[in-house]
Amino acid sequence: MSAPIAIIGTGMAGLSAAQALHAAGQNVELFDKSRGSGGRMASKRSDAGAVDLGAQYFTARDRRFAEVVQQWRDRGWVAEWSPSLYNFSEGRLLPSPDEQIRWVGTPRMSAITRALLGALPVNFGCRITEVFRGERHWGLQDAEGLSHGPFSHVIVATPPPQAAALLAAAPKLAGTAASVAMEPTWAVAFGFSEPLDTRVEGCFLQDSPLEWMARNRSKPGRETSLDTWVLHATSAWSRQHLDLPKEAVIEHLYGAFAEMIGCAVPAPNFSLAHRWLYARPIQAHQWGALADADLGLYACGDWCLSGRVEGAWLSGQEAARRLLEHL
Ligand SMILES: Cc1cc2nc3c(=O)[nH]c(=O)nc-3n(C[C@H](O)[C@H](O)[C@H](O)COP(=O)(O)OP(=O)(O)OC[C@H]3O[C@@H](n4cnc5c(N)ncnc54)[C@H](O)[C@@H]3O)c2cc1C
Ligand SMILES: NC(=O)C1=CN([C@@H]2O[C@H](COP(=O)(O)OP(=O)(O)OC[C@H]3O[C@@H](n4cnc5c(N)ncnc54)[C@H](O)[C@@H]3O)[C@@H](O)[C@H]2O)CC=C1
Repeated sequence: MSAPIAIIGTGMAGLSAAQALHAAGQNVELFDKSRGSGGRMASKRSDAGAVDLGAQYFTARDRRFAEVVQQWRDRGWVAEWSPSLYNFSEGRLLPSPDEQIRWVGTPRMSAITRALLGALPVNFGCRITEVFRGERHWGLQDAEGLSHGPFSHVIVATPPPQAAALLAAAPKLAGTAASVAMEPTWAVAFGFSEPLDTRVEGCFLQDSPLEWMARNRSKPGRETSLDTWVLHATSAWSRQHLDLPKEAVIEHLYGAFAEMIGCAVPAPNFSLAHRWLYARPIQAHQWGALADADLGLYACGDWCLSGRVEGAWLSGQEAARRLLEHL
């Protein structure tokens, strides 16, 4: 039996690649520094149930992705979310309905990657620090000093700063990954025991420290014990306040929220903050995936395409396609 293919990262891109390779009869082994899959599609378990702190929903504009999302829907992994949408601009909060179809994982965003992972072999809590070439195969070194391998190929499916370091054996790929600048996002969640007296379920904001807010429990299948809200600060605000303590971030963004939501906002029964350091690429690219087929080293992720869930999935497919065509 040939050595398996290592995939570093169990976000949407890594799992998309894993699925495509598995379907083509290849053995894969996955690694992630986190305790679970999902990456930026993670949902945080909290006193208020699970809240989607990263990706809020996704759209499917590419035909291939739209088809696969229909399959996920048929399996109960995703459902359509049709929030009562608003827009906040120049100090005015106004309804902003549209026809866009928006998808969410059920009962939480991370349910999708968990389902995609299925029974594939995975090492969680395993931060890979080096990808090294042996005589015939690849090996991985983790932060505990343990080696993993041998592997026939390696797919790096992490955000670009981590990818650049892991791709050192292929300087051209490493350089491309290093050229991608990422923007941060501060996310906060609040839970209220009494539902807020508002019709807003999702809101895009301009001229505010916030760029997005959502009523988490308006999404299908969510626990409803508390009225939970997720707020995302703009990239600019997040960059300016990158090192602010979490309590101060919560206080600032609570103030911005209470000012614009247009109803009484009591002190929350629950709050948390999370800093996404590498939330999104400053600009989109059209690379699909990065490949050094002769070496057997590949990279994929949202940053190779649109910087969205759809881009991550497409990029994972592209990495797998290029690898398979070179076998
Ligand atoms: C706040 C926020 C809101 C967003 N909102 C939306 C939205 O509404 N709609 C949308 O379409 N997209 C949204 N996005 C973007 C979307 O979440 C991403 O495009 C997508 O999830 C990226 O997937 P990925 O697999 O490329 O990377 P990631 O999800 O980042 O996965 C990379 C994985 O690699 C792991 N990893 C990193 N380094 C190592 C290492 N050294 N060793 C082992 N494992 C490692 C990480 O733990 C992670 O699990 C949002 C993102 C953020 C942060
Ligand atoms: N905070 C972060 O780190 C990230 C946030 N991301 C957001 O994820 C969303 C995903 O994008 P798509 O899939 O294209 O989704 P989409 O088509 O719903 O939104 C795209 C953009 O269009 C605008 N928009 C869409 N609908 C409305 C509306 N009804 N009223 C007012 N404005 C509207 C809004 O500015 C939004 O950002 C976007 O909002 C991104 O900004 C993507 C990646 C990272």
